[in-house]
Amino acid sequence: MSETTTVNVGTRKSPLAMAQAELVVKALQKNYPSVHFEIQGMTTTGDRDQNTALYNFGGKNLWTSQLEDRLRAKELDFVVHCLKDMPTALPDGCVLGAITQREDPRDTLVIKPSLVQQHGWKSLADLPDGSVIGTSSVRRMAQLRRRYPSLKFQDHRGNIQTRLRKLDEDPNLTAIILAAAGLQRMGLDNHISQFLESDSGGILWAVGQGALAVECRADDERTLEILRTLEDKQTTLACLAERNVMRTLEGGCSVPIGVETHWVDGKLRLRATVVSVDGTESVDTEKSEVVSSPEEAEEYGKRVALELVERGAGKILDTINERRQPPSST
Ligand SMILES: NCc1[nH]cc(CCC(=O)O)c1CC(=O)O
Repeated sequence: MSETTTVNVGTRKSPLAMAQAELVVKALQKNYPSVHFEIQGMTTTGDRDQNTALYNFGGKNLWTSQLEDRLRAKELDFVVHCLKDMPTALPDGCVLGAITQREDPRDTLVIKPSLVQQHGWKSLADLPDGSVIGTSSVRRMAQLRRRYPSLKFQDHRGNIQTRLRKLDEDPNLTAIILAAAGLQRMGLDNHISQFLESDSGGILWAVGQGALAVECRADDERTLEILRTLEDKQTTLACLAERNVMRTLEGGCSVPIGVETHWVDGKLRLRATVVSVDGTESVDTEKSEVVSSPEEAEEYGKRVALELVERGAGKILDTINERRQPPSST
């Protein structure tokens, strides 16, 4: 590659997105010392519109589509996203060039610091009846309602720093739920009160949570070659399986599907759940299989999804889709 090559890297302008793009560029710079990587932050509609409930946006992806437009216009060579924020179907001409090694994929509970000091609360089990949890994720809300019916919920949006500040300032809030990965990447993991893994009364995470996705043009061989050096095989196979559970169930990021994957003795263990929004109904499944190629991972995810349907997930999802309002025009 020539000395003067510049590669244009796009991402959202939030502190987390910028930090993630820098991590990716740092890893690439080691392998391609003479290439100049230029990071461009962009404020997307999803960042701007903090008021419309996420639930009402329908299929349109407000965090990724504008960056993808710039990718297709060749103003950008690749885009760094949280994999979790990416729809399961990419626009024509765009592909996942790499999925990088996953950070901790779990959700965490962050209790208001003044309440921790005052009462010593450490976990969901410590919180009194009627405690108010800030989250805008129906997946988090539905699963928590199922396990802790006495909790109350309040819509909670914004970047990580904003959410932590609102937790401090809003007298109604007891705690919030945040992904471990975002807090860890920002050096804010000292705020974590409890990791919410399913084995200890927690919840299943979002498809792709904790992994970074790097998207590029399908016909851009040069960029695809550069990005291949970032790929983490175990993360990629696990995430492709998770994404195909979601794709098969035709659930966007706004439906309460939780997953959890672990590599145990060379096999990929996959747990999945679909929960009704009010937390009263749920179906779960768990499998463990040898998975060694992207095709096998996707096939595995599909089988897990079909098993959920067999156990009644379709009925739960239909009820959610019937209640959803038409997509907002904003
Ligand atoms: N919904 C926003 C979002 N997208 C990805 C992450 C976390 C980082 C990741 O999953 O890689 C977050 C914040 C959160 O859910 O706490």
